[in-house]
Amino acid sequence: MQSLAPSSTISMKSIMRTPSPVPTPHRLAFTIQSAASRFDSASNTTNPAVSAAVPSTNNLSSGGVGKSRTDWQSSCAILASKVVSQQQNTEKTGGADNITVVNGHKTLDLVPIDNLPKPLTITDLSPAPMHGAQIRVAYQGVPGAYSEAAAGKAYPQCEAIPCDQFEVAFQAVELWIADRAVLPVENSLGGSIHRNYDLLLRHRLHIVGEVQLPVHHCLLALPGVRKEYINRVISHPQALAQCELTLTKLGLNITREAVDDTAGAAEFVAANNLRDTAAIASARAADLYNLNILADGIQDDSSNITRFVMLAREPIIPRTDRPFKTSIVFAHDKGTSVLFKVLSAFAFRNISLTKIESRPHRNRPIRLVDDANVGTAKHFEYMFYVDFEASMADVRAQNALAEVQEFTSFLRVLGSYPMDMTPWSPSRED
Ligand SMILES: O=C(O)C(=O)C[C@]1(C(=O)O)C=C[C@@H](O)C=C1
Repeated sequence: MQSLAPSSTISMKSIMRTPSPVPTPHRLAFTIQSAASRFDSASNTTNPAVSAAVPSTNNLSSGGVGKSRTDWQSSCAILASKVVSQQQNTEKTGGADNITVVNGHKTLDLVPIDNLPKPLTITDLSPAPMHGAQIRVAYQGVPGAYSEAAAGKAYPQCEAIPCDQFEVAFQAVELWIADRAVLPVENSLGGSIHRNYDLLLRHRLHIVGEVQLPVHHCLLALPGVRKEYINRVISHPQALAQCELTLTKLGLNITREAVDDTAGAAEFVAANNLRDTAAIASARAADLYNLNILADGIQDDSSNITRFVMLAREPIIPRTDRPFKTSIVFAHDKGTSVLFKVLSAFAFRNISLTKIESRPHRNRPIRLVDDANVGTAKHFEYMFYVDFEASMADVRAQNALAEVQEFTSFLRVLGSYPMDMTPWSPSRED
């Protein structure tokens, strides 16, 4: 992995001024203008390849899924895999007539010849960027951050692009400044990184993979500084949470301050020559910013692991020849025991769930139920995020989602992607 030097981070302002989407050797910073809206207006057309692929009576293209362009794109991978199997059937039974039946209308007559969908190749399944250059991966933080290490694990030959916020990493991909974003979503000690769950819904990117990274924290200070001199520890809030007990055991029951990322904390201590402040960060951050390691492995549990997801503009085609995971998000507005019904759609098909997370339903956070006798009940409304162990190319998953759609008012597939099957070793990787 090629990493941009610590001093060469870029700001999003400079991106907005850049006329063409070339990688810029700086850290990306936040922009006021919504990249998502720019991207939308630039490409708000229906892909003929996808429209040709959608059976008009398909469950997944009606109701909650398929109402908006977002849902439409999110369903793309499912539909593509369905069409592949439909086309295989067509080949067996012969002729374009069957394709017409699958599509529900004479699509082949309507699609202009230069807009015909390109055949899938093996490169559609590989992480190689379309422009043929080194893959550019946006991450939040500065060099030495765990997210940078995760980018290197996911795409070993990548050019890692530091961004000052998660939002910026999403925008970098949407604006074609990066090919992928790698973002933390949960940690075994600290729990979910809620911000990224919310951003997954607000943006239109697709989850195309996951990596799990053992996180090995060190306590860093300027050379010559001893533990006794320290009266403040700074780091990313997740890192502070992951080391809470150990810090107390080390006698460092002192001020703890949250900053944007672990390596940024190390950089801050070094840049400001802070002799009373320590940072929690990786050993690589100690190297990069010339700090000493005062204590090694200070996470509260040695099996401290963070899960990251890789995001891209297009979904990958789901497969069944290796373990896949699928991530969905849904909401419901009526009915009883909806969560139970949704979860049983997976249980009855022997599909294991690996994660469930709920977040406030931002568009409609509260539902009021008036009863003249007892007053007004105020129910909180949620978005439910579920990860399950099956590929969208697996008919069990397709049927489960068709059933889930019956109980939900909104359903989006965030991605169907290969599971990280790296053998478990809680040793250091930073
Ligand atoms: O600050 C960093 O180094 C990050 O990459 C962020 C982050 C996170 O958001 O959880 C990633 C892994 C660790 O769990 C701690 C911090």
